[in-house]
Amino acid sequence: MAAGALHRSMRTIHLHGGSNDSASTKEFGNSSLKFISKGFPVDVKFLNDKSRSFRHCKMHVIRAISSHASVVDPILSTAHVTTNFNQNTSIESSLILIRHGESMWNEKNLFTGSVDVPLTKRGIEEAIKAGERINSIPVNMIYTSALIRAQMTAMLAMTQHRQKKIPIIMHDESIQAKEWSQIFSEETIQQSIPVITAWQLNERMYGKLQGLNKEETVVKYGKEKVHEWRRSFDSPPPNGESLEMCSQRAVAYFKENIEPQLHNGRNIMVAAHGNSLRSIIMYLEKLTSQEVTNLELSTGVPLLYIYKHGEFLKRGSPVGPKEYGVYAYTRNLALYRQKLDEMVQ
Ligand SMILES: O=C(O)[C@@H](CO)OP(=O)(O)O
Repeated sequence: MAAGALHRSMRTIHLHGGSNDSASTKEFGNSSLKFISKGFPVDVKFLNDKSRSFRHCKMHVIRAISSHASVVDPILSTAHVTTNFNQNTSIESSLILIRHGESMWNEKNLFTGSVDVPLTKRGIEEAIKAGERINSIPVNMIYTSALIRAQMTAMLAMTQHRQKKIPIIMHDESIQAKEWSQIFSEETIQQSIPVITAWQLNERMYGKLQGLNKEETVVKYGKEKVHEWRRSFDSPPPNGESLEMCSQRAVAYFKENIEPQLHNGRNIMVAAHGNSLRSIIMYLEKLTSQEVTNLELSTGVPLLYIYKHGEFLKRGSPVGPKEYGVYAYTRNLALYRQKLDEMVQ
């Protein structure tokens, strides 16, 4: 692999801090600080806000640093990275969405929702196949739900990626978990892809339907009622979440956490669930609450979007004989694939 092909990009963090605070002046200088953290250059800028304490600022610096341990793909080497949404209009990044492969409860036709069920053998094969389909599309960060079926799918898919980086789950659940999962080799960090797990991307909570057989539920409550529970936008199943409720947490998470990364030129894979992804797709494609009722997602089929100029352009699914078309869509994707070709030569 051509090591020189890998470049890092600068991350700028704007922090509020009191300029009269002697500790901030002493430790961080006047208003900005540049340093390398986990192989990732970080530019910390202090904004003059006396209402925040130095300790508060320091906490933010540490949090900002520790949540970003990856390097940037060749495709990003020319990208200017910033957290300011008003800049960066020329950056293009990829977003891959994958619904998990078949789970053991999909196989049994049971309502699953928030129940944490693993993949079947077929689901494992679907995840590997999904990985083959996207193996030349850049991935800098991975987001999955907190559920094992989505995490298995992401991990299995990444075993097929030609970039050969190792996906590593970030453990932020406690200070100890964070400390104990640190990596101390710069080179190893460079060969890693951070995997962020978030409950907000979980499947909708199916309430009292969880564990029930879908066919038997139709017999008991009628086809129409069950269809309404499963596909309507705003009718929740008994004690469960409607798609609208699921969308409130999943789309909010996407906007707050994933979209800024795309805006900064990071290529993202999201492995999640039928309904959490339906709600995200509804947002990306500006679907109405009526249109989303017809949206069905197959297990293990990756969908590709290009993020550019603050817009999401659907590129379909990189499946089968039309795969070449995916790369024809953008020059950057073709260049990335070319770099991967050169790395193996
Ligand atoms: O059971 C579930 O959790 C979901 C996804 O499998 O089912 P549905 O197709 O009804 O949204």
